[in-house]
Amino acid sequence: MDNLSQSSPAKDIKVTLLLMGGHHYTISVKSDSPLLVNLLRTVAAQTQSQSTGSSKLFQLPVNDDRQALWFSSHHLVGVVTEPPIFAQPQPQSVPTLEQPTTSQFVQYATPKPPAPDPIISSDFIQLEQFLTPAETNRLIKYVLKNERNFVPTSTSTGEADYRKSMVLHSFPEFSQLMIKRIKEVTPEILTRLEIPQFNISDVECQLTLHNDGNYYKVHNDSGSADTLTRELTYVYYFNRQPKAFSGGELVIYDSKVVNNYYVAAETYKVVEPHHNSVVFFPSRYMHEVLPVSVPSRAFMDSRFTINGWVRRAT
Ligand SMILES: O=C(O)CCC(=O)C(=O)O
Ligand SMILES: [Fe+2]
Repeated sequence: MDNLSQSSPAKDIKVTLLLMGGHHYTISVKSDSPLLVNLLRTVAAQTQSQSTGSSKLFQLPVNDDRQALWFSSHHLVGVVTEPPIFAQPQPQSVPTLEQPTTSQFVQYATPKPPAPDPIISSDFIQLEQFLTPAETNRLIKYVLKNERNFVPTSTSTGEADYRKSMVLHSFPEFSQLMIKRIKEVTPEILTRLEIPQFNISDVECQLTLHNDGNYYKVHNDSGSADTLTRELTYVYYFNRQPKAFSGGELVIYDSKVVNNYYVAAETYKVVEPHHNSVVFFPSRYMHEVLPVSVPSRAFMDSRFTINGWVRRAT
């Protein structure tokens, strides 16, 4: 309303005040008078859903100054101006009707910004020193001996360039140990993650390595028909000492529900792949493995994991 389309110098404007109850009074004001602006603002404010409830008092001389008209801004229904005056939309306003024409009153409404989808924070638990030092040393020796049995990984969708890593599917001695330990801690992990307890049907287990430039883009672990009963993902990290890679952080995204689906929010948590630690999180969370840098490119310098999923009995 600050931008009245009027010409200068100031002209006389005949303003007919339309008041509640059908009363009307005509006054003459200068086109640059604060009163005119106030009257027009009062009428315009009533068209805005967030207009304040406070009222103003107008006191105006009418009938050739023989009378005084007092009225509350709440009772001003409209004004008729002669010659016509039209308001420009304010920069942040969007007309809800067509653009103004000289014969039309126009309503302006400030659009409400869309409410952002609520963010559901992702929780995870990381336990340090999960295996004994003796177990970890044996594991590293075992892996060294089995280098030639690692094969490239794939994804359930078969999408190229989604994942780059190697996997060892059979390592009975250590998979049995890991599954036993995971089963032991699962009830407590579920409690801490506030996931209702469930009967376990199976604990899956694989041994994976990420060497130089390897990664795993954003995915969840329970999004296909044959992975639907995965409730809890675990990832046990180990590497030779001293650590000879960098990067490879696990990023766990917070969630939001869009069209009834869980999708990744823009916010996330970062898990450092600490040697001899294990991380647990719900398998439906979106997560990714950031690219790993292994300057030596040596097999033994890779980022190693034993990871898998705790499945719920149906
Ligand atoms: O290696 C990790 O940190 C996570 C691996 C992962 O997301 C998976 O194998 O599904
Ligand atoms: Fe995963």
